[in-house]
Amino acid sequence: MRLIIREDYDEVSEFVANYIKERIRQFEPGPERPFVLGLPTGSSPIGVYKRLVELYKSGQVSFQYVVTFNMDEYVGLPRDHSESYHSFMWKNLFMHVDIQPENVNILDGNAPDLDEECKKFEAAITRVGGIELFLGGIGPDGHIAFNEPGSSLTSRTRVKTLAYETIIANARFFDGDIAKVPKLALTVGVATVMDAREVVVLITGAHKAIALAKCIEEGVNHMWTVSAIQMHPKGLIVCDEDATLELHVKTVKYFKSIEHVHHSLIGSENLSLQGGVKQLKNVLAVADTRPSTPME
Ligand SMILES: N[C@@H]1[C@@H](O)[C@H](O)[C@@H](COP(=O)(O)O)O[C@@H]1O
Repeated sequence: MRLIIREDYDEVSEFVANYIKERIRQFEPGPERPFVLGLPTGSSPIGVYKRLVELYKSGQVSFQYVVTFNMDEYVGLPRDHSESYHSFMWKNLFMHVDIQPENVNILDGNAPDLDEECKKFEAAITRVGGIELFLGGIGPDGHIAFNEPGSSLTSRTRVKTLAYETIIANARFFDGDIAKVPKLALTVGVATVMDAREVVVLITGAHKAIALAKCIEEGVNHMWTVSAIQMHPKGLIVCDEDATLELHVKTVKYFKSIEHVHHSLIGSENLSLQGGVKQLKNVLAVADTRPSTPME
């Protein structure tokens, strides 16, 4: 797993948007071979979506052959409600890019048979050959999608009762009124996310610092469902400095050192090899108890 640390939310958004753009471009999607992208909602990805729209408008990326699957949706909230995840996605991304509406997959929280809706969603993912890159955010309790603490790490798309903490956290989107927040949601499972060929998670803000520390410094644990990323062969977390507040200094330096080596190898960001090696030596002095880690 890689941890990329950037100064703030804007830099995190910039990094992740460019990362997704590059992945789509390298994949060279076409009508017979679309790029399948998993997407989240919430405040974390808004900056990424804004930047992706700019990249689209400047001709640097196209969504024409991109198929999307969203992580979750509230149950019982009308589809055109301003806070439905359906509305969120169209408002923040889809209506500004060239995605084909039939390529957008969002769970229907008003389906007559919710279990059937979840099964159909999983089947649709399988039909397109699985998800290439799943982008996610987390709640302060370390949940990914709506996989609240205690969710099975082998869970798949299903109906989920929201944790009280999540209802409180999401009340900000419903006039601060807990009573207006839906209490049930449809969500992809932890395993649905981890089945993607690549998982990228956004973690920003001091209020998510404990979750980040639990996720990367402790074991895989169903109480912090995002920690399942430790088992993923290609996991990437992109966080800001604030989110690192609960990490050991050694952990932060360690992951920064990996990034420096990575840059020195690929020669990007004008990092002089000499400077990188010097910095690396300092960093490795405190991180030498760690096992060597491949770049990803
Ligand atoms: N189901 C969503 C999650 O997918 C999202 O990651 C989380 C964090 O939201 P935010 O990015 O606004 O902190 O909110 C909700 O619970």
